[in-house]
Amino acid sequence: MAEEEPSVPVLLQEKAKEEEEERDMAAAPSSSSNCVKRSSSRPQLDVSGAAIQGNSEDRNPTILLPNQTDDISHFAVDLGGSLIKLVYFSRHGELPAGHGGSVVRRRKEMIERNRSSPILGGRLHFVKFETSKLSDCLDFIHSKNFHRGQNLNAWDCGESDTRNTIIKATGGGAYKFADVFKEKLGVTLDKEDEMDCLVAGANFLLKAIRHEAFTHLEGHKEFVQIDQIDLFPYLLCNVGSGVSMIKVDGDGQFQRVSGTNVGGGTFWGLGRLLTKCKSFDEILELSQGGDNRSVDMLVGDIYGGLDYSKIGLSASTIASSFGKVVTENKDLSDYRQEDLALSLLRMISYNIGQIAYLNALRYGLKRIFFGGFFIRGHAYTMDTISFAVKFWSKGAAQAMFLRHEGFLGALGAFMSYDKHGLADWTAHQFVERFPMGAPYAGGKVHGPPIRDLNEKISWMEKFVQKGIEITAPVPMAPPGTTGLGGFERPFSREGLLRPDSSAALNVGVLHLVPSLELFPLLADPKGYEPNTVDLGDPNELQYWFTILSDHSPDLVDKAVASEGGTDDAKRRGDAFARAFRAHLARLMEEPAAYGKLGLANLLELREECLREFHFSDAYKTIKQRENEASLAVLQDLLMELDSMDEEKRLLALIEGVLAANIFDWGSRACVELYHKGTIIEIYRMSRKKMQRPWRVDNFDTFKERMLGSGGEKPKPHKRALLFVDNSGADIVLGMLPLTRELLRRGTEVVLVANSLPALNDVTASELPNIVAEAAKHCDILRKAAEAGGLLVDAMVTDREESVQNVSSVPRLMVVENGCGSPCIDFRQVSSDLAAAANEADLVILEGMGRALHTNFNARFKCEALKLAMVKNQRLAEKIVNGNIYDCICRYEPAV
Ligand SMILES: Nc1ncnc2c1ncn2[C@@H]1O[C@H](COP(=O)(O)OP(=O)(O)OP(=O)(O)O)[C@@H](O)[C@H]1O
Ligand SMILES: CC(C)(CO)[C@@H](O)C(=O)NCCC(=O)O
Ligand SMILES: [Mn+2]
Repeated sequence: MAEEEPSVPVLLQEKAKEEEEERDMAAAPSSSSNCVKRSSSRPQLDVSGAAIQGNSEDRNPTILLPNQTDDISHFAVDLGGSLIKLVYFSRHGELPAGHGGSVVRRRKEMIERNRSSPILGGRLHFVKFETSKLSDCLDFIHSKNFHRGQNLNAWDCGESDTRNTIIKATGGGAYKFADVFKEKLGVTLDKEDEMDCLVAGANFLLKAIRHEAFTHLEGHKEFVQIDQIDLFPYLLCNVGSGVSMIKVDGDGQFQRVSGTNVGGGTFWGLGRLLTKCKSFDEILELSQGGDNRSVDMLVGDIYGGLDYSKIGLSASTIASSFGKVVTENKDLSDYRQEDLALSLLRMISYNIGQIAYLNALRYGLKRIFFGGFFIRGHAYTMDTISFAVKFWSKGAAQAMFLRHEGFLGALGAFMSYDKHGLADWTAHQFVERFPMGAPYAGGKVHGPPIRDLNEKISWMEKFVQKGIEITAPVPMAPPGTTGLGGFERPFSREGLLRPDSSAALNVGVLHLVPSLELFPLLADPKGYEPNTVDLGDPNELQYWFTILSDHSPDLVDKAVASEGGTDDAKRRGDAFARAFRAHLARLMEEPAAYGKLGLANLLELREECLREFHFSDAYKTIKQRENEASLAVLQDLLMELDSMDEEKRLLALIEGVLAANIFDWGSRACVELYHKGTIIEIYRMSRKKMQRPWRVDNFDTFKERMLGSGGEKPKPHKRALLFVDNSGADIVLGMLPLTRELLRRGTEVVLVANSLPALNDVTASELPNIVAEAAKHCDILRKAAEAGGLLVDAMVTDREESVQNVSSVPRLMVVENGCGSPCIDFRQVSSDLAAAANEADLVILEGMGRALHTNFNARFKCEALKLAMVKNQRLAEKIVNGNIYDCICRYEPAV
C-alpha cells in the first residue's frame, strides 16, 4: 500500500492508517458538556448511526458512517519516473455541538461565514508509492473511493459517476499511464504541465507555510522566513530521477533554464548495482557509516600527501570521485559497501550543487531552492549541496531546502483545480501538528478508510508494548554528522539512523483552519515573535526539557484521574507519557526537527499529545473544585472592594489579579505550594505578599490613564479584550472583579479564553457558566452579561429588563482565542477574536504563558496591560532579572 512516507502537508501529511486512527481517536467520547466548536482541533469523527456495510461475518467489514462529514474532497497525482506522489484533501464540516450562550451563537455565525468560502477547513494528506508499484497506488485510490469523485461539493468537477471523474495529474506518467487509469479506475487524467506544477507548488509552500525553507550547512539547520515581496527571482532545482532547473520570476512566470540527467535516479540506480541495498533509504543509511577515502582519489593521493595550495586545494580534497578504484586492482567485493554508498552520494550531490550554482550565476540568482525526493531530508546530501553552492559562489549564493521537498509537483497539480482558492491561503491558517501516529509505533498502512474500529486503536497498545523503542518522527540523520560536504573528507559516524527512519520526514500534519487570522492589533506583524525564550540555546532547551519531564508524572496522574482512573485511562496515560518523552528526546537531539522551536511550541505540543491520547481535559476536576471554592467567597470580596475609594480599589483589583495568578498547575513550585493549604489560604498568603514596587511596575501610569490626575476624568476605554488565564481564583477572584470595574466605568469587556483546554486554563466554553454563577452575586456582571448575550436563559426569563438595558449597559462577552495552548501566538487567532479586536482600545494579557513566555515584548496598536506573577525562577532571572513570585504590571500606551 502507500509507501512508508508520512505525508507532507499543505494541510496534512500523513499516512492512510494514521488518518484512520486519528478519526478513530476523535471518536472518543467528549466529556465537555458545554462544547464550543474548536477551530484548531482536528475533526471529530461522528460515529452516530454507524453500521456495518455488507456481510457482518467479514473479518474487516467496512463501517459506514452516515453522519461523518469529514469527507474527501479532492486529490491530485504526480506520476514521476521513480515515485508517484498523491495529494488528497479531507474536508471537515464543523457543526456546533452543545450549547453555551453567545459563544456558540457567534461560533455558528462564524461557521456560516465560512460556508460562503469554498471549504471549511481540513487537511491535505500526502502519500507516495514507487512508480514500479503502480498497482498499489491504484488499489489505494480504489480503496479510498477517490475514483468515484464522491463528495466533491464546492469543488465538484464530475458526477458521482466513475466515467466522468477527472483527476489532475502531472509528471510523465500522466501521459504514460493515462490508459491504465482509465481502464482500471475509469477515471480520466487531466494533464497539467510538470514544470507549471513544480513552480506552483514551490511558490505556494514558500508563501503560505511558515518555516518551509531552511538552510543546511555543516550540520546546522536554520529556518528562513522569506518576505513575499522579496521572493523572486529564484532558481528552483528539482532533484527527482532527473534534475530540472527552473528560473522562477513570479507566479506562473518561469523558464526551465537547465537540467541534468545525473540525478536521483542515477544515484539510486548505481547504488543498487554497487551495494546490496534493497531500498533508497537503506543506502542512505548505509552511507552514514562510510569513509570515502578508500574509493575517492584525493589531492593528497596525487601530490604525495601534500596540498596543492597554489590553487587552494588541500591534500584531503577529493580530486576524483571513485578515482582511487582505478589505481587499485580490486574487485567490487573488496570495497566496503558503506564507502561506495558515501562516495556515490557525495559525487551526485556535489555535482548537482555545482550545476545549480552555475545556472544561478548565469542568471544572477542569489537563492536556489532544492526540491525532489532525492534530497530526502538527508543531512549529508543537503550539506554537500550547500557546500558546493557556497564554495563556488564564494558565499554569494545560498542553497535552501524545502520541508515538503518531494511533493511540489503533486501540490501544484492539486492547486490547479479551479475554485478552491488554495493559493489565497496564508500562513495564519495553517496549524502543523506532529501526532504520534501508528507508523511510528510500528503500525502498518492499510487501504480502506474505516474498517474495524477496534483495530484502529490497537496502535495505542503498541505504544505501551514497544516501551522505550517509541520514537518521534525522525529525519534521516541528526545534525553535525556530516562533516564538510564538499572538498574535504566527510567524517563518518556509524549507527546514527533509527531503524524506523524510512517512515519519517521532518514534517508534521498541516491542518488548514480557514477561521484563523492575524490579530489585527499587532503593531508590527512582520517583526512579531511570540516566544521570549528561544530554545535554540542548548542550555535553555535542557532546562525546559527537564522541567517538562519532571512535571510529566504529575500530569499523567491528573490526566488518568480526569478519565475516572480506569484501566483504559491508565494505559493511555502510560502511552501519553512515552509518546511525550519521545517527542522531547527527539527535540533534544534536533531542536529544529519540527520547525523553529520556542517554549510555546513545546507547551502546545504537550497539550496536543494529551489530546492525541484522548485526554480531553486533564484538569477538569481541579478546575471545577477551584471554581466552586472561589465563587463561594466572591461576594465577600466584591463587598470589600466596594467599600474602598476608586484609587484604592483599582490597586486592590490589580493586586488581586496578580495574587490569584498564583494558581497555575503548570508551575512545579506552585503545585508544591498547593499541598500546604486551601485555595483561599494560599490566595490570602499571596495577597499579603503583594509588595510594591513590583518587579515591573507601571501601575501608576495605568492608574493615571484610568482615573486621571488633577481632577480631570479621562475618557473610559471603549472596549477591553481580557486574555484570561487560569480557572478558579484566577478568573473568579482576579479577572472577574477587574472586568466588573471596567464595566462599571462603561467599558465593554470581551473575555478571551482558550478554545481547547490547556493545563488548568479556563476555556471559552466554561466561561458562560462561571460568569452566570458570579452574576448571581453581582448586578453589574449580570446586566452586562445579559446585554452581551452571555446569559441566554436569563434573557428568556427576564426579557423585559434586558431589552430595556441593552443600549445603556456595556456588554460583557466571551470569545474563544482559537488555540489550545497555555501561550498565545497572535499570528493565529480565531476570526471571532480578530473581529472583536476591531473596536478594542485596551488589551489585557494575563498570566505567565500569554504575557511572559509569549508576548512580553509584543507591541500593540492599542493600549496594553500585561499582568502576571512569575512562577519560575529561571524565567524570572532571564526576563525581568528578578525572582520567583515577582509580579509584573507592564502598561504600554498604543504604538
Ligand atoms: N522510496 C524511494 N524509492 C525510490 N527512490 C527514492 C525513494 N525515496 C527517495 N528516492 C529518490 O528520489 C528520486 C525520485 O524523486 P522524485 O519523486 O522527486 O522524482 P520523480 O518524479 O520520480 O522523477 P522525475 O521527476 O525525474 O520523473 C529517486 O530517483 C531517488 O533518488
Ligand atoms: C524529464 C524530467 C523533466 C521528468 O521529470 C526530469 O527527469 C528531468 O528534468 N531530467 C533531466 C533531463 C535534462 O535536462 O537533462
Ligand atoms: Mn517528478
